Amino acid sequence: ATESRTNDNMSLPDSVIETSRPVRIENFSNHYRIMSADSDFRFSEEFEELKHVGRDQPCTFSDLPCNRPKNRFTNILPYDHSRFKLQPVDDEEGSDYINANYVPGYNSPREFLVTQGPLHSTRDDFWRMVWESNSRAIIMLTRCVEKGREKCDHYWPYDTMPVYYGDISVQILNESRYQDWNISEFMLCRGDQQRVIRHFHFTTWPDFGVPNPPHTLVRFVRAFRERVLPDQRPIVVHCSAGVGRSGTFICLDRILQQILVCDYVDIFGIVYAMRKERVWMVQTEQQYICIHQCLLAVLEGKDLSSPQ
Ligand SMILES: CCc1ccc(NS(=O)(=O)O)cc1
Repeated sequence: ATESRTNDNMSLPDSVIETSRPVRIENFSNHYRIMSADSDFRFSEEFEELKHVGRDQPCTFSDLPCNRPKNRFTNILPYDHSRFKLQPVDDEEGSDYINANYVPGYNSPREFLVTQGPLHSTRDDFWRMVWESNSRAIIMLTRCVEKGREKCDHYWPYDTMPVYYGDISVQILNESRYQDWNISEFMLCRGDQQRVIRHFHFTTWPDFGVPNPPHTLVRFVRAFRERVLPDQRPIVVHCSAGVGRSGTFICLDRILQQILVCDYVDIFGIVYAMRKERVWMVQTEQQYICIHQCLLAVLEGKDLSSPQ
């Protein structure tokens, strides 16, 4: 059967058509069947077309000798044009650098601040970014240690005693534990200012993999969205490298809001747009397919398990 995509973008210039592949929601189940046929042959083809998106953009600052040690992975570097700049400290070279980029969401072009899992040596910079960006939530999509390997520093206190990270004090106010995630509130203090931010920690998403079952991720996105309403302040999202699981989360968050007001979804276009801002967003083909499986579960009403 031929597949019908929204053809209402035929009036757009070619360059836009190549960066988006909208699919009508009413046709999504059929689209998924076609794409996943023959061992996901068309999913593989489509994901491959995203391979080089954004890769021609410079990452000059990440490569400065003073900044190289601040990168968890030498091949996961922030593009200059979308990087978050910390307030420089005196004339200290590199003091404005952190491995983090602004990435668009459904609600704004700079809705998310996507970053690597902090290193022990960069966790003070991480908290400075949270404070200076006026962020009010952190989404953490990795455990600190997985299969014996450190994926992320434990950058927050282990108990309710306040801890200083640079000149920022962090204190856990409360923590709620669920099967696949924990939700906490932290009090941040810097000078005479105080702020409360929320920490959403998904604890069962294996690196390079996908949540099992996929709709666990749908429930996590919903648990986040019902507690953090859209406003102008960015949301910090990180995993270990800040590309695979972070990109998958953001893409699903976008489409779950979009399907409430649109009769089509454009997963290819969302990943394309994210990869223009940060490298490798949605890292693996399985993560790309997982986004489609999550949407299919939602459209078929299979994700309506009890809300957290
Ligand atoms: C090779 C560097 C690298 C390590 C880990 C990941 N996965 S993650 O972005 O989901 O944390 C992606 C890339």
